[in-house]
Order: sequence, then structure tokens, then C-alpha cells
Amino acid sequence: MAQMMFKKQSGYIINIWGESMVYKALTIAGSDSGGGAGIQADLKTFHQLHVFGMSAITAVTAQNTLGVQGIYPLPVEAVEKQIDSIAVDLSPDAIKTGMLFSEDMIECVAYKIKQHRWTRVVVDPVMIAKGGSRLLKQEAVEALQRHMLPLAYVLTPNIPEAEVLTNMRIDTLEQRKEAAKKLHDMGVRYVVMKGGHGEENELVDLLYDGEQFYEWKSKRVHTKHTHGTGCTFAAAITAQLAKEKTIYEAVDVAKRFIQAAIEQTLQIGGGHGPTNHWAFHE
Ligand SMILES: Nc1ncnc2c1ncn2[C@@H]1O[C@H](COP(=O)(O)OP(=O)(O)OP(=O)(O)O)[C@@H](O)[C@H]1O
Ligand SMILES: Cc1ncc(COP(=O)(O)O)c(N)n1
Repeated sequence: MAQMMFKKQSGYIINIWGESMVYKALTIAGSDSGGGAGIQADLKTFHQLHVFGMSAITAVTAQNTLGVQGIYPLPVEAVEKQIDSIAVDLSPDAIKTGMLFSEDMIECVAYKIKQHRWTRVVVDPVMIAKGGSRLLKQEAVEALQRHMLPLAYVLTPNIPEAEVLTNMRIDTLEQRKEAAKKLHDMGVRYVVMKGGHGEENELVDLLYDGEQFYEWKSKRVHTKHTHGTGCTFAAAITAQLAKEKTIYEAVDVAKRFIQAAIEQTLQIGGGHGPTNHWAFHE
């Protein structure tokens, strides 16, 4: 869709000629029954950012704020079918991938992304849930490196995920930059390394575009209610890319989205509660 002046109305976007323009984003990820992460976080974020959300579910998790009680991967064929159904009829403007779980699933999703020639692809390399449950099998890490990184227009690792993907230890900002360069060399167009892990009061999210580094700094909110921060942040980037924003604009909105979602906490559940997807308004 061509970039043009527009205003928002009733959730979707009206262009200067009064025509409605609906931007669409697809998430290929796991379902979180608790609603704070995974597919549910992605769809809520797309909706709040005025993008029509679609999903292909890779696995169903029984999950709440206390942890993950069960993981039920879907057959690869079911994921292929969901993706094809969307592709033939509802061509997405941007794609996000989240929990992919197994080597087979990664191969299938990578094949489908190539087959449908989707290029605005945000890969969130989800590996381990907050409570410690594995959302990506150990033996599938290599498949993620080999098949997904070259397809990633944007990769959004947190620091532990960047360590696994680059096989290096990351303690300092310099090491984060070195890891971002490695990930770029592995085929990623834009690396967005999230700085949520750690104890510092100031968080730094880093963007590497192959030439320069850009930093987004924010104040750490001291709360345990951060379930789904990674998914929500990457989904906000995806929504902005669907609307043809640049990567810099997309990260900027995503950063403000997640900051508001963490600050204006909902305080639900007995454990790590979800973020507030209603908090940010564009
Ligand atoms: N306590 C916090 N206060 C403010 N911003 C935060 C906090 N925790 C995370 N963020 C922000 O949230 C986004 C996601 O970062 P994080 O590193 O937590 O991702 P993640 O590890 O994938 O998420 P999760 O821990 O939920 O799996 C980043 O923009 C990060 O800066
Ligand atoms: C189905 C599913 N996908 C992803 C995550 C990780 O969530 P996040 O890293 O955003 O907390 C999760 N807990 N459950």
C-alpha cells in the first residue's frame, strides 16, 4: 500500500480520499491461555495499534501468571494450512514469528515465508518462558540459526537469547554490540537487542542496522508484572512495519508502547502478571 496522509477513525485508517485502508499483520506463534504472552499478546498489540491481526498457532500452552503447566505442539500440517489459508486471501503487510518449538516447525515456517515471498518478517527468537519452561527445544537452536535468521528483516533477541544464537557471553554494552554484528553477519537485516534482563536501573535497547548503533534508554519499572514484555514489544514493531513505518519509527513506538504497558500495570494473577495492552495510544 502506498504511504499517504491518513487519519484514524473507528480503529482502522481512512486516507485523504475517505477510503478505508486496513493494514494486516500475521503472528505465527504459540497460544498463551493466560492471555499475557504469545498469540494473545500479539493480537492485542496489533489491535491497539490499529492493525488487523491474524494468527497461525504453532502450539497450545496451558499457562498462567504462575508458569507453564503444559505444552501441546500442533501438527506441522496444521500450521502449514493456517498459513496458506491466510496467504491466499488476506495477504499480510508484516509477519511476526514467536514460539516455534521444534526443528520441524521451524523448517515448515521458513519454507512458507519463502514460498509466499514475505519480506517484512520480525523474528522473536523465543526460547524460555519466565518460569524456566523451554518454548524451543534445545536441538532446534541450530535450525533457528540456519533457517530463520536469514529471513529476519528484524530479529529481537533478549540478552540470553543473543548469547545462545552467537555462542558468546554478553556482560558489557561492547559485547552486546559485538553480538549484534555477529547476528547481522548471520543474515539478519536489523538486530534489535532488548535490554530487559539484568539489574541496572536504566535499560538500553539496541538497534544495529549493519552500519550504526542506535540506543533507546528507559527507566526500569520495579515490578514483577512483566509477563509477555518480549512478545508485546516485537508485536508493536511488527504492527508499525505493517503500516510502512521505518525500523527507527517502529522501534520508537514499540519502546513507548512497552514502557506504558509495564508502568500502567493491571495487577492480575498471583505470579508474574501480564502487561497492559490498553495503556499506549498512538
Ligand atoms: N522492568 C522493566 N521496566 C521497563 N522496561 C522493561 C522492563 N523489563 C523489560 N522492559 C522492556 O521490555 C522490552 C522486552 O525486553 P525483555 O528483555 O524483557 O524481553 P524478553 O526477555 O523477551 O521478555 P520476557 O522476559 O517477558 O521473556 C524491552 O524493550 C525492555 O527494555
Ligand atoms: C506461548 C508463549 N510464547 C512466548 C512466551 C514468552 O513470552 P515473553 O518473552 O514475551 O514473555 C510465552 N511465555 N508463551
